[in-house]
Amino acid sequence: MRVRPHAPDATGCVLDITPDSAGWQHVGFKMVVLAPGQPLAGRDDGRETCLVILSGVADIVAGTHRWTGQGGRASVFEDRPPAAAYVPAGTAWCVEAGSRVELAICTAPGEDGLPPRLIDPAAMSREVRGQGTNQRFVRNILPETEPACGLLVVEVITPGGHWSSYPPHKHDRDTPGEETMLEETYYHRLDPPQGFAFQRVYTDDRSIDEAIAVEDGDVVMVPRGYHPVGAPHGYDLYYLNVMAGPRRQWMFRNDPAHDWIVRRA
Ligand SMILES: O=C(O)C[C@@H](O)[C@H](O)C(=O)CO
Repeated sequence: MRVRPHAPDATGCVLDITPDSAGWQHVGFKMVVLAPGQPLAGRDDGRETCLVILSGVADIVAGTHRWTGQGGRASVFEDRPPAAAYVPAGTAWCVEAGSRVELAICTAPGEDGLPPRLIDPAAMSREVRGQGTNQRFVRNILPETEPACGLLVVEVITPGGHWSSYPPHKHDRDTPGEETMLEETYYHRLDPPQGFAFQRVYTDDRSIDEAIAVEDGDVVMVPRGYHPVGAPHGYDLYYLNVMAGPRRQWMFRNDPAHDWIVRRA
């Protein structure tokens, strides 16, 4: 359920999670670190892509579009939204790094139909969720209110000592009006980077019940079940979530054992 980054290959890839490697149907997630001047090109005929410039500056090309000088965050912990672009299935794209670039490539099954578009950082909605040590900061990069076939992409900062995705929630059954079925990846970063955090992934029947120690750059895969996260004192946690499933809607159900926490708040 946890995948650690490997040394960069010739393309700069440090993580490559495909539906086959994850043993699921929808979500793909790849992390690439580009050197200044290095390009990376891609095209996926059956899958749509959301390119997210997590840090650094790059030109993004998609089909006939070119968006120059996008991004600019020094790190994922800088308090500003990332640059991102939506690329429909079957459209060629290229990211050309103007500096060292951390690029997340988020994919899900899709069709060619929507136009490629730059996702304006200024238009990404922000949310502060929870109270006290449950407070966390959310940026909606590609939410269900914005067009795509199946992809949902969001990033979250959990301050040290806080919890997020908490109280534990899940989205693994398609029950109209109550819950949707979405696979999910968590790409974790820590500040400072020697820190660690914990994520538990568990189902009601405990057929999955894992407590996972995560370090900087790890990915946790959530095929189903609840998936709360805790960040220890002193270490802020960033994660990027990619979700997709049969229906493009984020409708979750809290663990009934812990739902009292939000009802009390
Ligand atoms: O609210 C949070 O703490 C973030 C989570 O909702 C996270 O994006 C997730 O678990 C999505 O299913």
